[in-house]
Order: sequence, then C-alpha cells, then structure tokens
Amino acid sequence: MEVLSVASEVYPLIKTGGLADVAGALPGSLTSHGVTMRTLVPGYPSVMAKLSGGRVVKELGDLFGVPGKLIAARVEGLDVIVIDAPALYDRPGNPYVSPDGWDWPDNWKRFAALGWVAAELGMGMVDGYHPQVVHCHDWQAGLAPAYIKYGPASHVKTVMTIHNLAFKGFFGSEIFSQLRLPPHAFGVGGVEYYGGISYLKSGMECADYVTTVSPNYADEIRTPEFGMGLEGLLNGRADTVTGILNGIDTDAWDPATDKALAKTFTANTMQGRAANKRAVAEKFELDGTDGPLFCVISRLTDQKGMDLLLQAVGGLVDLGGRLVVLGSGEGYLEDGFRHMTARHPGKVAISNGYDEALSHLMQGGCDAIIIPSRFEPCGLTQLYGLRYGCVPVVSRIGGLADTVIDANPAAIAAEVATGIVFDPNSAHAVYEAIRKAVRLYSDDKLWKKIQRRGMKSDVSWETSAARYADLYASITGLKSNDDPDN
Ligand SMILES: Nc1ncnc2c1ncn2[C@@H]1O[C@H](COP(=O)(O)OP(=O)(O)O[C@H]2O[C@H](CO)[C@@H](O)[C@H](O)[C@H]2O)[C@@H](O)[C@H]1O
Repeated sequence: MEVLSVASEVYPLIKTGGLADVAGALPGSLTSHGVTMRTLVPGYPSVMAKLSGGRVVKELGDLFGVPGKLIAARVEGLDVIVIDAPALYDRPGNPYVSPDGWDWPDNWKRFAALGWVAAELGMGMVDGYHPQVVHCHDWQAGLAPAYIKYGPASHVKTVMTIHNLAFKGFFGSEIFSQLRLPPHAFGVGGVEYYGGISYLKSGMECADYVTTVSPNYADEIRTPEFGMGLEGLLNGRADTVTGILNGIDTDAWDPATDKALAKTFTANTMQGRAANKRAVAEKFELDGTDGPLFCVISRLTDQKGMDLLLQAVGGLVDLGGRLVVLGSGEGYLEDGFRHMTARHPGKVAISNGYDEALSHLMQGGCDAIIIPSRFEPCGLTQLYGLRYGCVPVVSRIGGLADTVIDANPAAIAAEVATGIVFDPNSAHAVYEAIRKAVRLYSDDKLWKKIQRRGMKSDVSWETSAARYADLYASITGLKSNDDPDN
C-alpha cells in the first residue's frame, strides 16, 4: 500500500509544533504494517538546505502563476517529495508568518499549491507513482481532498486528519476564482464556509475519512463547546470520523540515549535525572536545585491555558516550587511570564523562543510538566514527559485525558497513576493541581513510583500505526501489503 502524506511541516526537516512530530514519525511506524508512506512538503529554505541527491520527478510550468518542480529524495530517513517553488516558499520566518510575525498575504496560494500538487500526485501526475491514499494533515493540506473530489474520476482515497480545529485556513471568497476548482465547489458540500473559504472545512467535507488525534477529542468536537462551528459537519458524517491517538518517536525521544541530556537514564537508573535537573537550573540561572521543579514547553497561547497558569505562579513559588518556561507566543503572556521572572528571581525563569535540545533536557531534568490546555487534540509534551519521568500535570481535556492517569487514592492504591489530571480548567484548579504535585513529590517513594510507571507506559506509535493501516485498508478495500500495480 502506498500512501502520500501531505503536511506543511515534518520533523526533522521543518518544525513549529506537534504536527511536524506526527508527520515525521508516522511513515517509519507504518513500514512494519505494509504501508509505504511518502511525504509531500513545501520547499522552505530549511527543507531545501537538507536536500541532497534528490531527483526532479516533475517540472511544474504553472504552479498558480509561478514555476516549480517536484524533487523526490530520501532525507533523514524520510521519503519526501518536495515542492521546489522559490516564489512561494523560499522566504525567511517560519512556514506561515514573516519574521515580524504577520501571516504571509499569499498563504492562500502557497497552501492551495500544496493541496493541488497533492491531488495531482494522487491522480497520477508522476509516471510510476500511484498512491492509493492521500493523507492530509491540517488546513494547509485541506484543499487536496477537494481537488480530488472535483477532479477527473480517480480511485485514490483521501483521509483528512485534524491536529487543531482552531486553525481553519479561512480566506475571503474572492480567491475562489483562482483556486482552479469548478464553480459548484463553492457550496456547503465543498469549500464554502460562512461565505468565505475554509481549507480545513473543505478537507473535512470532501475527504473519504476524517480522523483526529485522540478518541476523546473526536468525541468532544461533536459538541458545540469544542466543535468550533464544525460540530454539525462532524455529526453529519459521524460514521466516517474517528480518533486515533498520537504516539511519539521513541528513538528520537529516548532518555537512555538522548544526546541533549547532561546524563542519560532509564526507569531503573533514575538517579541520572539529578544531573539533568542541575543542568536545567544552571541554564535558567535558578537558585539551587531543592524542591520540585516544574516546567512548561509550549506555545504561549490561550489554547494552552497559559493565562491560567500565570495566575497560579505566585502560589507555586509559595509552595516551594520553581518553574522554567520554554516557549513563545502571545505578547501579553510572554510579558506575564517575564514579569513573574522579575518578581521571583532564581525561582521562575523563561526562555523565549524555540529550542529542541533544551526541550529534551527539560523533560529529562524537571520533576513535572504543567499542561493546563483549554482544548488539546492530543498533546505530545505529556507523552514526552511520561517517557522521561517528568510527571504530567494536565487538564482533563482531549488527548491529555486519554493519556494520563490521575494520582487519586484509588489509582495510587491500584498502582496505575501516571500523573495529575485536574478539572475544571480554572486558575484555582491549576493551583490545586500544583499543590497536589508538591504533596506527592514530598513522598519520595511514591513520586518515583509514579515517574517509573510513566516511563514504562506505552507511548509508542505501535498500536496507532496499526489503526491507520487498518483505516487505509478499509477505505481502499485493499490489504496493507497489496499493491494494485503488481
Ligand atoms: N519553545 C519550544 N521549543 C522547543 N520545542 C517546543 C517549543 N514549544 C513547543 N515545542 C514542541 O512542539 C511540540 C508541540 O506539540 P503539542 O502536541 O504539544 O502541540 P501543538 O499545539 O503544536 O500540536 C497540535 O498537533 C499535535 C499533533 O497532532 C497535537 O498533539 C496537539 O494537541 C495539537 O494542538 C512538542 O514537540 C513540543 O516539545
């Protein structure tokens, strides 16, 4: 079975968030299930820089008014097809915004091109390459199912995966005439959304199957509270919507071998964590290493509940805890954490920006990671936390609720607790969860048991890769190992 994965970011070529981790790990985990997955990704500067020895498989004379070509290559263990179109993708900044933080005004075109190329590849644009499934991730890939639905008859099937329903890829209707879609595609059953165009809704409407990244979030988004206006669509096709839990790349995230750690460790040699805790304290210029050290590794946004945490920081410090924050995002939240740093020097510190290696060190050295999200399709940092003995303190929401078992008396007695899960999601509940963590931490034996259990829990892709393989098999009517060309 050949599957084309379509993603605007894929680790380790380009990453701004969790989507890249998933797009990067899925192909490798599917191999043993008889699925060959190639990934289509735009040729941003960081992608082009890593590309060597690729071969041009198609010249694209007119890619929405600009020239481009498709380069197939094997890079960093991934089979990729890169859209080399400098006029669209050769820009500074991250994939979506300019260095000064504004969305690129032609994002509609940059990601229409991604969807269009994906659809054309699915429909046989390159000789000898005939994927049976085009698997689209998030709004940036959302037009591909529409191009396939409204294109020439074809057998290729489509899956749309929602990693974040909040980002809809919404543009004004004036772009429609340039999208290369027939007039009737601008309708409720197509790309139209509240008078404009939503690339995500388009994918959710036109794909053969819709998935999201945890079972709990798949249920939540069918309700008005979490559906963000798309619950009607999801309920209307409920028998073709499912939640498949994310896993993590257990090779890239392995505390026994991780080069970003000051000292590697396993569930049986957890004393090694102390050296990492010292390294984190040094890096963030904290006073000493006593007491529980909490961390945050996140976009600093309302989604992630960072405003709630800010209100609990004073309490965290009063309880004898310290907090290190790695992330950037909304200005008022960055300012808020900087203000807390000034107020509690040596006890609270923030590193603004993106630092993959530091995120590994923090997971390997901090005692707990706080994730007070308002909604969370799956969440990966709690999975990294489990794997690294950094106990997750999470809101009872989305995939966080699916992956962390709260240390309540029954779970402690049954020896199944792996973290702290709180609700409702309020500043007070965040504070209470921190208080509970501090209390549990003071019982060294119990805390270590919780850490060790987390480290031993299965956060790999194994189970979920099998579910994706089954899904591809069921929508195509093929078994994973079948290749209709042979
Ligand atoms: N400043 C920083 N420096 C270094 N690394 C940083 C960082 N800030 C964040 N990261 C990393 O970026 C990733 C974030 O992944 P998440 O799943 O937590 O959230 P995100 O909202 O991006 O993903 C969306 O897609 C994923 C994948 O499906 C879902 O799990 C999630 O719920 C959904 O919101 C993690 O690998 C984390 O370590």
